[in-house]
Formats: sequence, C-alpha cells, structure tokens
Amino acid sequence: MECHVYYEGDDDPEKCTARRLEKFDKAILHRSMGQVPYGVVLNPHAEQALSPADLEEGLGTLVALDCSWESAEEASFQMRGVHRALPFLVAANPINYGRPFRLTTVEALAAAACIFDEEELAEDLLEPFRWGETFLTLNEEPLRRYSECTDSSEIVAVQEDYLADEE
Ligand SMILES: C[S@@+](CC[C@H](N)C(=O)[O-])C[C@H]1O[C@@H](n2cnc3c(N)ncnc32)[C@H](O)[C@@H]1O
Repeated sequence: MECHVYYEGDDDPEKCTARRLEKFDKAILHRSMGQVPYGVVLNPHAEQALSPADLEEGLGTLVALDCSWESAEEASFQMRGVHRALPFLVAANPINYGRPFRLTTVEALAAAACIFDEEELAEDLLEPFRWGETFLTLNEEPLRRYSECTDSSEIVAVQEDYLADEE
C-alpha cells in the first residue's frame, strides 16, 4: 500500500508529520493537486466512515492532505478518489493529545492502515515519531474492532460505544 500526501505547506515545518514521513521515505509528498494519485482520501468532512470495504476501491493507495487545521476546510479536499472520514480515535501527538478525531497526517495514515489490517505498515509509518507507539497503544481496542467490521455501518455502530463513553 502506498501513502501519498498533498502538501499545502502552511503549517509549522518543524512539527509537520508529513515532512518527516517524506524524510524517512515513508510517504510521497505532492506540491500540486494534479499529481496526487487516485486513492482513499482521508477527509474528516466525508460523509462515510472508512471501513475495510474501501480497500479495493482505493486501488491500494492512501491519500492525506497535510495543512494546518485552520485551512482544512471542506473545500480544500479536492483530491480524486474515495473520500472517507476516520471513526472515533484519539490523537497521541503532543499538540492534540487525547483529543478525538483531530489526528496528524501520520496518525491518520496509520489508522487507515490498521483498519485495512496492515498493522506492520502502521508501525512502520509511526516509527520515526517518539509518540508513534503511543498512538497504537491508546487506540488498540477501537482499531482492532474497526478492522473486524465489514462495512461503514458496522464501523459507525462500533464508534457509538466510544462516543457514549465520552459523554
Ligand atoms: C489537517 S492535517 C494536519 C497535519 C499536521 N500539520 C501534521 O503535521 O500532521 C491532518 C490530515 O490528516 C487526515 N485526518 C486527520 N484526522 C482525520 C479524520 N478524523 N478523518 C479523516 N482524515 C483525517 C486528513 O487528511 C487531514 O487533512
């Protein structure tokens, strides 16, 4: 599975997880939208939740958009492909630690890999980050349960358990 990122470059380059993925040869960054290949686009605004059923439709390609959260509005997600939101998962990065849904680019790609039962890929992506392993530990149970679902409606049903605990 290949990981591609459309890189806007408007976030702090020191903290940018996409640039670190590029540095360690773990993702391909694109500075032009037209170069981004078709794939499963990780889009927090998407109506449908990512599920194992999306694996084939995405042609083995995961795509994320790396930009600041301020500019991550719906209109920014113009990449070609199957747009999917990630279900309830909590961030492990120091900026948004413990916050649900607001993942870094590497956390989002790793979460998608886990849901597609590609645990080794997830571990490899997170390896250059000191909090990378924590992301998998914090989300171990939901990631396992999501990977056992067949479609988006089952994912949403599982997610309800975690959302109920939040209230
Ligand atoms: C807004 S950028 C912020 C990146 C941050 N600057 C970094 O250094 O990683 C995070 C990207 O990860 C993906 N992402 C994060 N949380 C997501 C979610 N809940 N559902 C789908 N995609 C998500 C999206 O592609 C999103 O644009």
